[in-house]
Amino acid sequence: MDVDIGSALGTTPGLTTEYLDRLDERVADAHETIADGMAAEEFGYAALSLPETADPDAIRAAVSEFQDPEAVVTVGIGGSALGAATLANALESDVDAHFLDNVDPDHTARLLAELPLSETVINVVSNSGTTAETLANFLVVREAMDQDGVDWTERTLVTTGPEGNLRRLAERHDLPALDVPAGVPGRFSVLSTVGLAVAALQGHDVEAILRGGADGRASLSGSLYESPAYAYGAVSYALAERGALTNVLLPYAESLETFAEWFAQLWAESLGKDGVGQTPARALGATDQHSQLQLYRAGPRDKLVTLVRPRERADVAIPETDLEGLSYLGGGSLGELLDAEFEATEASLAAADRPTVRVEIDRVDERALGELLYGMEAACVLYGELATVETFTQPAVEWGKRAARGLLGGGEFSEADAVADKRELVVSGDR
Ligand SMILES: O=P(O)(O)OC[C@H]1O[C@](O)(CO)[C@@H](O)[C@@H]1O
Repeated sequence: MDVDIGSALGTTPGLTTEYLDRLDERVADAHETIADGMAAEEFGYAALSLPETADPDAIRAAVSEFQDPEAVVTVGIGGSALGAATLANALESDVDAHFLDNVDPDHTARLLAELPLSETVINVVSNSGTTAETLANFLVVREAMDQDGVDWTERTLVTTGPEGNLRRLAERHDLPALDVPAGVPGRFSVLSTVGLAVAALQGHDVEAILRGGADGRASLSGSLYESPAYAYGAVSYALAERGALTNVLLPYAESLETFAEWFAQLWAESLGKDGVGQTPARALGATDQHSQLQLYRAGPRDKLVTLVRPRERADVAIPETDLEGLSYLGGGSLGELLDAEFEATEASLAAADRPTVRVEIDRVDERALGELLYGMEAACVLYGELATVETFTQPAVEWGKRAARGLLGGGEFSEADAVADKRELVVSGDR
């Protein structure tokens, strides 16, 4: 993974090398804290040791219980689904991966109607074992299998913490079960059982993903000038301090679209604390050049645009054409056009004095994805150290959970009472 921070220098907002040199002293101190936390397997920091501590043999043993599935449906939400989805949507496989990470009845019903349930693995993932959406979806999928005459206990893999409903379910029904690694928040768990079980079921090289993570681990050092991850974390932080309160994650590869979704949880849930943070915006190149780029280039000077691309990609030739004015396209390729647009967008933002950072990986394969995911996790941890926030907790999401649970009769929660206080001013289209 390479990170080019040159296009964040001298822009508005922007940085100078003199400032970065001074910031690098704080990066060195932060790295010491991070390294100590990793060595002590401290909560959160433990995630950055996963390339060494993850156990691919345990993952492969658990998925070996399922012979040649046609599909795997992951029932989980947030970090319990997005890492696996990032890998599944980036890599090709004959085993279809589906994700129930929401409780939209229409989506769930449609998916269950099309799944070959007798050839599908239910990959139910929840660290806490209490997440309402995950358990509700699991009960629905299990019922669908029952109604289809499929023994769900033969089709279910559980990944969960040491306690809770899913752990008890696995024990009661002797289900194959994987452990969520201790001290690893969900959004940092992709390089573990949580993110890698689907990859193993799909036949991907789990060791190569972990080797990529190890590449990222090896590049961590006491200087942003030696570590792509720290360069990215430090520059993102510094630009946020100067008003770039939105970070547009703009991958130029459809296979990395879900990566942007994974990044959004990682960045928002880790760094949105105590009134500060940098809002991740998900976009896709070249598509969003024909929509959101107008705002990025001519709107408020409150954004960093992170351009991500693989240097190598499969390509498709563009046939020669005599169409008026389009002959320049003929004989080229879609990849050449996409790369030209990537560079043109970068230059377009620079010409408008807007900061961008370029993140490049060799290609979208297991090792490069492992390094990219690890690198963004390390970047996030560094940013959190520099911003002095609690990177690894997410107290603000609990309020809504309690309100919803109270509304459903799951207990007495004052938050549910507050729902009744909603101010109404309805403008109706009904006549
Ligand atoms: O794995 P669990 O405990 O079901 O949590 C799922 C997701 O919900 C959160 O805890 C937020 O509610 C995320 O941090 C986590 O990734």
